[in-house]
Amino acid sequence: MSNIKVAIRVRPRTISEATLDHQLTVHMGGNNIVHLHNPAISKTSAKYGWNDKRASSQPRQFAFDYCFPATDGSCASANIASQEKVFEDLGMPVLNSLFDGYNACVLAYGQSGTGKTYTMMGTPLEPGLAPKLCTAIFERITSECGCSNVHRPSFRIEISFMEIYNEKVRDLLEEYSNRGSVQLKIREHPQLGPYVQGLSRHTVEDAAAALGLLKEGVERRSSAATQKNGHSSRSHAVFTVHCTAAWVTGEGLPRETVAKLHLVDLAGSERASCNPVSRLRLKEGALINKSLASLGNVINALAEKASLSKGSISTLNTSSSSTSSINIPSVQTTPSATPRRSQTPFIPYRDSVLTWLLKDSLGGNSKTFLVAAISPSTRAFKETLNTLRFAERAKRVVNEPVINENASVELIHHLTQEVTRLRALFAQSVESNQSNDNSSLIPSENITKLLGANHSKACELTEDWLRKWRRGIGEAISTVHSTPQSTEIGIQTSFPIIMKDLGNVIPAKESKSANRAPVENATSNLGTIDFHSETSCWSDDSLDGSYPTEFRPTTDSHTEYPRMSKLMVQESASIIKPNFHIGESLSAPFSGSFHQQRQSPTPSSKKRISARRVIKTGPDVRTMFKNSGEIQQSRCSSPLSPSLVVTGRPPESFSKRKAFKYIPDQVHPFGISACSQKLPLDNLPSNQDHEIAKVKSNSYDEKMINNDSHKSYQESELASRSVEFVPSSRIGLSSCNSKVNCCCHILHHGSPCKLQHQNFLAQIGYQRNSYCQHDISYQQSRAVPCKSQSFDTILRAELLAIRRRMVARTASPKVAASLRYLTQWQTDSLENPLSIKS
Ligand SMILES: Nc1ncnc2c1ncn2[C@@H]1O[C@H](COP(=O)(O)OP(=O)(O)OP(=O)(O)O)[C@@H](O)[C@H]1O
Repeated sequence: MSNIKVAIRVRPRTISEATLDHQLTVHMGGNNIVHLHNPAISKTSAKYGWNDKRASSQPRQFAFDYCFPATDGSCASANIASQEKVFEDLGMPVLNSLFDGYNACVLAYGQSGTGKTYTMMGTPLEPGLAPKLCTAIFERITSECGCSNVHRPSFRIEISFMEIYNEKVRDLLEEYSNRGSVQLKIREHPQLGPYVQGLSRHTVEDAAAALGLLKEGVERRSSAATQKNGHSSRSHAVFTVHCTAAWVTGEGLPRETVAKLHLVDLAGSERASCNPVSRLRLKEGALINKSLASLGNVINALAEKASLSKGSISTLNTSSSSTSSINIPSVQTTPSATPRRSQTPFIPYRDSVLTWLLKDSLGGNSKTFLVAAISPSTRAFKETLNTLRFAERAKRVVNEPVINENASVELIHHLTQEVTRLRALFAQSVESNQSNDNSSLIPSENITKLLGANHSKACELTEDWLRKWRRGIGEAISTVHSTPQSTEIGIQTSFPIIMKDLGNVIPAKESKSANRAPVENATSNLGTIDFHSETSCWSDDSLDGSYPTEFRPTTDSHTEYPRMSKLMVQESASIIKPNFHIGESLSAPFSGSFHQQRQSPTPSSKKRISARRVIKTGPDVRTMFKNSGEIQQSRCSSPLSPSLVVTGRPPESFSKRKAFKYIPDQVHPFGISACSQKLPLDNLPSNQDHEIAKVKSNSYDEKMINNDSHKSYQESELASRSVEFVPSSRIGLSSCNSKVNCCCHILHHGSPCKLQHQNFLAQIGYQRNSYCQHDISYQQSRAVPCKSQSFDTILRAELLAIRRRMVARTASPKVAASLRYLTQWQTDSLENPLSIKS
């Protein structure tokens, strides 16, 4: 239980107020007390000797949680409150709540022109709460991910931004040709509460992307000049940050929290007489006031509910006395909001779109902060008084924030705890029965079975969760960005790299427009870059999103394998943007990955990579590709290496230069992935397919999850890598004049007999390239005269030669047998490729 925290912020006097020497009404004292008096009325009363009992003439005091005096000292306070101070007092607790898994909300409320937008959005020079929070969120993520703790969480941040204009919800992050026609609907989920159907959510990876979206939305927001404010917001804006954190606890249990932060900049209320500009402004103003009045009613009812639950006498009298003739939302106690005292008051959330949408933040599951913005001028005395009264009532509203744990993760916890408890009981009872020699009382087999079932259920759910989490990022993007303007897709498998330009995803009508330029450039620029398989780097680990794969432009030689670092990746990203993309490996380095880059056609966001993700290959990616309809052919690569090869027409420039070649999967040099120890070495069965299927089903992911569900993700990844020799390899070609460089690259993952393998690799001419923490990469490259041979012929010959050398020299009979088997199998398949069933 926690009350809404309320802050009062006074804006400085405007130039005209200062020039006309408006008298001041607000004074901020110690202990966050706000004193309000109207010197103009008091003077008049004194002059005529009136005993003025009018409410507005009485000096008043209000106590709040925070007070932010004006920066020009106009509210007669010793302190002034900068944007930094506001962030420190309000932003930091909000940030902490978000990272603890609580929903949070900051509402800016007040009369038009009092500084709500200034507080929430700020100016370029003085950023407000929203931009500061965007930056702080990613700073926090960097610091949490950077720690050495293996149980550190990984995060997914998604952003949505909408406005409620004339009681209609509009997405501020979507480009519409006719914005007026698009109206989103609010729905209510029984568990998750109200949400906006069809509102886009954008996954962001850094503060710059988040700030870009914020800026984009602010630019699209409805605003107009009014008498009170030259740039008045005509809508309520709701900027939402969804923060999902996932980690594995020390006990090996998954945890996932899903919290959201609403930053709400409400439209300001104003008197109708203040703004006789146009009918449109009049209608806007009326609807703004109506929704703010509904907000007042909700706050009223919630305040009454809180008072009732405390058993105190309802204090609504005070509230209703605040009803005034002016347009600061006069809080009227509607019949629904004034029930009999004995009953819980009805909360009229559905009276307006705003209150329905903020249901969670008002009296629900959220830690909510209200910033009431006021003017110090006597001219705005009545509005200021009403705002302060509203804020005072809001302070009484009680919310019930809870940590938002993922439901299936909660179930896993519950099941695991139950299993542990039952096991302890079981052991205890066996012990006591044995000591009493009362074997008839030993718990039945059924109980053991039940325990087993519960345990496997927990394992199964953990497994699902891991899969979902790793896949989630990509899915989020593919579903949210349902109308991509242009898409480039590249594929990297465990050894070939295939680039495919999917420029034709652009709708035909736009293909000739200037918006097409980046994609066309991308295609033509490809020709200036030589690619070979060595340009792909993998880093290990998986969950925290900092594991990039690199597509890197090279000139002619790839003998020097670059040391991979984040910095380098960033650099190359800036070199190659927007043509290529940086991806991340979410999974095993020897499985394929899917790279996707989308660009919005708006000039402002041309440079922005709004989505870039790598998804592990497997059925999902294949389905995605098929659905996209852009892939000419897709199939599994070597059945022993469950990676995906997507072939497509390479850009013309590539074929001309012969700088790039993708290699049929059949020539995979080893065809062994992490499961090499599973290969049938002794009794090779006659039915090869059967064995292949067996090996496939034991591929990296399955194995890792089945066997290691109780270990942390990182631990299990390392463990699964330690299985056998040569878990992965890549091979590629690049041409340089008349020579072809053939480069074979082996990833050697923390094998138990590392030294032995290192020696072996050295013997057969591989040089070591260490580029990331756990993997050791070896490579060998040879210049082969080109003559008239095709790339494939050279490559196949080279690969077979490599394998034969390995078989001849290997010291390990097990590895030799495995390689011999594969060599034979692959030689056959090379001769008759169609015999391979994928
Ligand atoms: N605390 C402050 N310090 C400096 N300038 C301020 C402050 N508060 C407001 N201002 C300035 O006052 C003007 C009006 O502020 P702003 O647009 O934020 O008001 P608002 O309450 O959002 O108005 P509306 O409801 O009409 O959109 C802006 O020029 C803003 O920069």
